[in-house]
Amino acid sequence: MIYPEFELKPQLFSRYPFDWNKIFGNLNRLHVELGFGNGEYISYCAEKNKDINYVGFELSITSMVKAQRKLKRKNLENVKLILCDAKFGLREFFSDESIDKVIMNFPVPWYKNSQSHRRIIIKEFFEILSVVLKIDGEFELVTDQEWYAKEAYENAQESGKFKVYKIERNPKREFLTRYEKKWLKFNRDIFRLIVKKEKKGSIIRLLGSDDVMPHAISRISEEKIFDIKGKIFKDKDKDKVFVIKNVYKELKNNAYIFKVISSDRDFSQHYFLVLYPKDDGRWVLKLDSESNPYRTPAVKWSVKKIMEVLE
Ligand SMILES: C[S@@+](CC[C@H](N)C(=O)[O-])C[C@H]1O[C@@H](n2cnc3c(N)ncnc32)[C@H](O)[C@@H]1O
Repeated sequence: MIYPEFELKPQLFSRYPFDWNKIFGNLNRLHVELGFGNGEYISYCAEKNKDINYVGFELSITSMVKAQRKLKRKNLENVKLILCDAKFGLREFFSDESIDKVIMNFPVPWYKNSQSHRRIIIKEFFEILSVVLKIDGEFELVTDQEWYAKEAYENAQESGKFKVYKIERNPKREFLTRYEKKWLKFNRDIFRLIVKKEKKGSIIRLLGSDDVMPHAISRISEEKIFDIKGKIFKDKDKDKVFVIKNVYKELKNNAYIFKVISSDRDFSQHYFLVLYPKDDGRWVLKLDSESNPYRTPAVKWSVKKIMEVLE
C-alpha cells in the first residue's frame, strides 16, 4: 500500500456490504470498474467527473501500485481501489441497488474450457448485477473477443432482468485504455456490449453484518494434531470445503499452526490458524494474526470443525 488514502482493505471491515456514502463522505453516484489494470481509465473518468465516486477492482499488485501513483499525481479524492476478485467484491461489498454503472474494459477471456469458470461474465455475474445495479443502471463491457461479447450478451438476455443492446463493433470511445490501444495497433476489432437493468434479481451473499473473529476453545487430544494434515472436509451440501495443507509446531510457544485452504462456492482463500494452550488445560484455535481472510462461512466452519476433530 503506497498511498493508503486510495486503497480500501475490505478484510478489515466487520460489516458488509459497505456504506459507500459514508466511505466517500458524500451522496454522489457510484461507478465501479472491474480489472482496472494500470488505472488509466478510472483516473481519467474520476478526474473528468468529480461528482461521481469510483471503485476499482484488480488482482495484480503491480497494477494496483501503478494505479495509485496515477491517482496521487492527479490528487483525486473520488476513487477507492480494492485488491480482490471483482465478482466476489461486486457481490459482497455493495448493497442492493447502490451502483449506477459497472464497466469492464478488456477482461481476461480465459479461452480454455478448463479455465472458463474464471470468466467474470458467467450467468451468476448477471444475477449479481441485477441486484447491485440501480434500476436503469448500466453494465458496459468492451473486449477484442467477439465470442466473449456474444457470451455476455446471451447470459444477460437469459437472465431476463436487462434491456440488452446490440453489440457494437468498433464503437467511438473518448478514452482508449492501454489494452485497447494495443489491440488497435494490431488492427483488431473492438466490441462493446451495453445492458441496462430493468428488474431486480436475488443473490445470497457470503459475508454478513456480524463477522466476528472465529475462534474455538476446548480440551483436545494433542496426539491427533498431525493426523489431520492433508485431510479434506466438505459440508453436506458441498457449499463449504476446506483442506489442511500443513501443520507446523512452534518451538517457542508450544503452539501449532495450520495452513488451510477453504472454498465457499467459487471463492477460495489461504490462511493460517493458530492453536495454543490456555492455563486451564483447554486449547484455543483462532485465525493467526498475520492472516487476514474474509470471515466467510467456510473459514468459520474450518475453525469449528478442526476443534471438533481434535477433541
Ligand atoms: C487485459 S487486462 C485489461 C486492463 C485494463 N482494463 C485495460 O483495458 O487496459 C485485464 C485486467 O483484469 C485483471 N483481472 C483479471 N481477473 C480479475 C478478477 N477476477 N478481478 C479483478 N481483476 C481481474 C487483470 O489483473 C488485468 O489487469
